[in-house]
Amino acid sequence: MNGIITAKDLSMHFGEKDVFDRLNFEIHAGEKVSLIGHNGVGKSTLVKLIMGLLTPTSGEITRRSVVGQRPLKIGYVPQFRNIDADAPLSIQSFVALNIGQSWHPWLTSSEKKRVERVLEQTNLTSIKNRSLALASGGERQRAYLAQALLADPDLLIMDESTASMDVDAKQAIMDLVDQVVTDKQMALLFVSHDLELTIKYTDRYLLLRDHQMMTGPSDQIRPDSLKGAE
Ligand SMILES: Nc1ncnc2c1ncn2[C@@H]1O[C@H](COP(=O)(O)OP(=O)(O)OP(=O)(O)O)[C@@H](O)[C@H]1O
Repeated sequence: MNGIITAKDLSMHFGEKDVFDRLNFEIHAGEKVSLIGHNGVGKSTLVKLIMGLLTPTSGEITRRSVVGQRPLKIGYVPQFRNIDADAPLSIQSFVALNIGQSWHPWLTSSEKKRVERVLEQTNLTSIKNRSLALASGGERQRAYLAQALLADPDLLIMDESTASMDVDAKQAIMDLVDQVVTDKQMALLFVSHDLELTIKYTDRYLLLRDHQMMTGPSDQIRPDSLKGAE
């Protein structure tokens, strides 16, 4: 009923490579869902389809906002990596890159307030003028999260965003994500190989395996779910 993402008979092939066949699933408004599956099973491909960056080979995927007639807004937090270490930007300027200004290159006072609000939400206010290059891994992931939240998304996609972070930093960023998505009644799609985190922070899993999709309550994920079946 309140599906913001609906896949109907969704298939994706790359040439001879059959990634998945006739997937049917929904993500509902405000739902916390994980996307799991072993390496190379098609999680990133599915995320690109959800975001409208790829066209399916057959079937369809629809994005629908439950708020009026406007398009669904999706926020995306990428995998942690160090390649931004040289970006000559403060944390605040980096976050503001996603403001989507109109014709003018400066921020209006309401845009500045929006930036300040997400910096506050992600506990970055006290270090907003620090260079992104000097930020720790956890701080940099919070800056990506803040950037994604700036668009006030209906669906937040965390795409292996906690991979290669240490245990405390993973928990800290996920506690923050959990708080924000609950407060804002945002849907969460948490793509991860970390079953402990998916059980703790999501209610339902979507498991890609053998070109198919399975789903169920997160606390019923089986420990062997991520093993390759091919
Ligand atoms: N543009 C492309 N052209 C051809 N093959 C592709 C393309 N993109 C992905 N693939 C293949 O599709 C399959 C699924 O890849 P995908 O990156 O979606 O998997 P994944 O589950 O996200 O993997 P990982 O967990 O390792 O990130 C892989 O075999 C990959 O090599």
